[in-house]
Amino acid sequence: MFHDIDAVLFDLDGTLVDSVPDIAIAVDRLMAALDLPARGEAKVRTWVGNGSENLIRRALTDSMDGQADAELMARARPLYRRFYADCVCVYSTLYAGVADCLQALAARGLPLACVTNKPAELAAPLLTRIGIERYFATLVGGECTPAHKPAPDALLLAAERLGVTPTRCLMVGDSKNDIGAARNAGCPVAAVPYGYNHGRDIRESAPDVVVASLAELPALIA
Ligand SMILES: O=C(O)COP(=O)(O)O
Ligand SMILES: [Mg+2]
Repeated sequence: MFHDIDAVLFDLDGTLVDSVPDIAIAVDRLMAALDLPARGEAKVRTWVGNGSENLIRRALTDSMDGQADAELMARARPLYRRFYADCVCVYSTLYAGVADCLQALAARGLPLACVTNKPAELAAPLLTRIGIERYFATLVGGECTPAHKPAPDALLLAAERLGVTPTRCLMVGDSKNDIGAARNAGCPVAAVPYGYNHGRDIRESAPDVVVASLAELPALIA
């Protein structure tokens, strides 16, 4: 049970929305535009989670840690943004239990924030089109702070915008980046096991709790 919670911070990709089907389409359009082979959804699923810059680099190098050519990266960035903006919510879906969870927390008057490594200019239209934008008092995107999750910066900025103490914010996420950011910011953290954690089991990162569905979360907040 989580006590003394004044706000809840939600990760986006892999926690609220299964967005990889559309991200993979944008990645493969980028690959086609650059005369590179398609990478496919399965690989993209393991590459998402550290922001667009890392995703593009991983796609260009077809690897998790490869070094991409700077000139190729410069060509790829605006193309990827354009391709993803064109299909940000075609095949993406809300995970089961998300709408009920957000509704229940909002009804209790808890302020909610979305804290994602995705650029805000891409996250905002996704939240709107998938129909959950109204639940969030603020959106912190990947470019809003100098360092991405697992750095604490984005969570601290969300808490500041909500006017709450960071240690009284519950972080909810799907990846080790979310757990790390929560630990670095001093926030309690709940995790879902179904998202994008680079192919690893989220339990390895020792969140305070793992919930099979976000529908279970409201009952865990005192
Ligand atoms: O764009 C990404 O890397 C994914 O972002 P998120 O899981 O932090 O929402
Ligand atoms: Mg995520």
